[in-house]
Amino acid sequence: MHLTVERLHIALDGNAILRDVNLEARTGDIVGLVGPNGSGKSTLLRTVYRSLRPADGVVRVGDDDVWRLSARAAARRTAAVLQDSCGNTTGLTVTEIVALGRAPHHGLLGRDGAEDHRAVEEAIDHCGVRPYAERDYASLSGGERQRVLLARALAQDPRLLVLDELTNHLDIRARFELLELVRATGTTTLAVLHDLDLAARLCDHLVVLHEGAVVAAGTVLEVLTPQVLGEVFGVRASTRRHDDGVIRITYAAQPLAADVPAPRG
Ligand SMILES: Nc1ncnc2c1ncn2[C@@H]1O[C@H](COP(=O)(O)OP(=O)(O)OP(=O)(O)O)[C@@H](O)[C@H]1O
Repeated sequence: MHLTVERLHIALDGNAILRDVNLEARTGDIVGLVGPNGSGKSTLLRTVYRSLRPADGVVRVGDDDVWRLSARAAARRTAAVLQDSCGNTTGLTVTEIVALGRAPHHGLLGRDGAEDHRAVEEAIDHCGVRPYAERDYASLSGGERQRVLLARALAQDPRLLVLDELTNHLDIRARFELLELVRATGTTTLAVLHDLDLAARLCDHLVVLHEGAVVAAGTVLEVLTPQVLGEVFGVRASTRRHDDGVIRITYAAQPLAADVPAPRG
């Protein structure tokens, strides 16, 4: 399903955090939300997965304003993987954690049916967590846990995936693997990523937030221009598609500093 964010305003404790934010992810697209620390990325995600009601503006998943849906109906559409987001997992196995993703689909009796079982097994296989499916979640490494949290989100059978720094703390191979798993789902995805190289590899489109406002949006090459990299991220860098088809960013040895003019040539 497509995601549309229109004219979003958020103020917290009297401070404007998001100002007139507009954003779109077409069905099946992976949209990366990037920006410096404190630019409002997580706040924007919170309004999308319905944990923070906006002061003004609309978040639509499909044709419906998520803030007009019930929490349960919204959770059947949108699954989020957040940083350190598993809650109390004491004594739960990996399979039990993944099965938690089915909660929005349960009826009043809250029992698992055949459809729940199928979704959990499929998510376990898709994310490659079968080898430790019966282990205590608490015994897993950070990378293994992230896979399990993604599996829990996929078991939810969402139409929109919301990811906040899914690959934090992971080694480079694990990052690539996890992002490939996301791509292979074909699910519309809004992902906060700090690593711009990963964002360039994974995303169909990027949206750059700076001080609570969208300052650029479009394809990776349209967005990660030397000007945006300099003015928003404070680095001197350029972006281009290499012969192997991968878009890479090349950073100059010296980061930009306001009082140091960029060298000529
Ligand atoms: N409850 C609050 N009251 C006041 N300000 C808040 C509150 N919650 C967040 N903020 C501020 O809103 C701004 C945006 O925070 P947010 O977490 O959305 O940024 P971010 O882009 O996700 O940052 P990071 O990349 O560091 O995770 C920050 O300046 C933060 O301090």
